[in-house]
Amino acid sequence: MEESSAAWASLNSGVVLSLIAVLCSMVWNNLEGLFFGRRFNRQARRLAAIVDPYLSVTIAEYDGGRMKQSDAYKEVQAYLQRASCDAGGGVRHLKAETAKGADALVLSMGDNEEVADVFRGVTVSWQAYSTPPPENGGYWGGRHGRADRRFYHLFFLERDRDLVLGEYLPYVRREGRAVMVKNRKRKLFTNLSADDDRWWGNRMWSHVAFEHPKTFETLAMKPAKKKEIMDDLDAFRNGKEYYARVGKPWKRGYLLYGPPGTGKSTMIAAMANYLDYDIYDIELTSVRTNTDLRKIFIETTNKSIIVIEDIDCSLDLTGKRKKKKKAKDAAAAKDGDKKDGDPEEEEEKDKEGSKVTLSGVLNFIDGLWSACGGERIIVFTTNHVDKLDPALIRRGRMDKHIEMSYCCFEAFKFLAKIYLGVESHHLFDAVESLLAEVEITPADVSENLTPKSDGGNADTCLADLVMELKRMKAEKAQAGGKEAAAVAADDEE
Ligand SMILES: Nc1ncnc2c1ncn2[C@@H]1O[C@H](COP(=O)(O)OP(=O)(O)OP(=O)(O)O)[C@@H](O)[C@H]1O
Ligand SMILES: [Mg+2]
Repeated sequence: MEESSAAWASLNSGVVLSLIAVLCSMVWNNLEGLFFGRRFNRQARRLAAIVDPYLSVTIAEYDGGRMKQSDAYKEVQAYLQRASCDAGGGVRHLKAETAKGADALVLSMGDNEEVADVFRGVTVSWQAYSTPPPENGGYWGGRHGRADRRFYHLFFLERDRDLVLGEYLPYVRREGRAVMVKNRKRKLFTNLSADDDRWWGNRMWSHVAFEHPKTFETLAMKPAKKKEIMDDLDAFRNGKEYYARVGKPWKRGYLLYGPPGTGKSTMIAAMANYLDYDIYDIELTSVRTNTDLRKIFIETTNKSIIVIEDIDCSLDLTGKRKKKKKAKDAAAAKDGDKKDGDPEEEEEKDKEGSKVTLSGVLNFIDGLWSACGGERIIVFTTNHVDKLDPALIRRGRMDKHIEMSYCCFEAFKFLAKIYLGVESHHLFDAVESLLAEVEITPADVSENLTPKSDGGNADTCLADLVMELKRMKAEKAQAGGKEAAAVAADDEE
């Protein structure tokens, strides 16, 4: 009896142990399913952690203080778009942003949503969340720290550590970058004034979609010069390894100079379209200090053209404001320069406006901070290259100087083909000889080649252009005559 009860007890304990084992494996399988399955929840994760500890990685939106949005964060956000939109993904709240293409939207998971992902048979889980800023705004203090802190949390089991950290995360970043390129809608940014409220939420820039239609195919300039510029841009775009090898930050400066209407701004649009880059158009007079200039630079992204138009007028970059202002006022009085305003008004602006200095701009172009990120082109434009400080435009800062000049016959033929669809015409000879005598901008030629009425055609447009060129020639002769008379009068005295 005792023997049989002992056998019974041992059988029982064996059964109980097996049952416990079966139960444990069932619980674990279910927990694993719950934890990493589509119907994932936080409680299950806690329970699962008892059986097999899970690890987590946090990816913050801002990893270098509050200065620059982390690339990893943006890549994870882009990567998770697909999983978030998957019908079985369990994400109920999505965020939408406009994307490339007329009606397209980019959807990503909303805050506090969770989504599972499978990589080589291993299941991991992502959670998006945000926390309100600290009361005092944290390190940046005051209004600087107003924006919420946003994060992604990645959860995975300890046994998958090597695969997740060594292979999955690099894979997520690569895929995320590919998604970003695919959805990328090019943007034209302008810097917000430091007084603008949005500036403090880490938004130094506001943007619109960049939709300028100008390309190198429709830019009139000597073909050899155009090819040289396009080759230079190609070399830059493909130069990542070269720049790393020679130890230079991956950036290049272009100085575009020439009279108004010769196509400097148009050239920037063509460059951006050719390279498929964004444009950051800096209004230097809205930048208060050199530190602010640095901040707005850091907030620019790779694959971008950073533009400062009319650099000679944006600021006094020589530190000799008074002297230069006098010279500018004199020049304005002489040739009615469009860029100079009322002197008193200008002085007022100087007092309350920007304190950005020449050294601030030099630092911005090639100081230590300029090496943050890469693949950036910096373009300055000016009508008066001779007014710029040599330090600002020396090679190494502005690596390539491009003169945008008056319309030559080659450029005219190009414009006639684009605007009128003609490659030869009996008036071409007259235009050629007149262009050799007068200086007309491509902007003026384009205007004359634009039909003014429904009945306008190549004949009328070319006749208009010839008439305009003749008028300019007569004006020039008259001005020359007056000058000669003045010289003769001086000589007589
Ligand atoms: N080389 C060119 N080829 C084709 N169109 C041109 C060219 N240059 C100027 N244009 C036309 O002339 C207009 C004015 O050109 P743009 O604004 O680029 O001149 P700009 O040199 O930037 O002048 P500013 O110094 O006043 O800023 C544009 O609408 C553009 O279409
Ligand atoms: Mg311009």
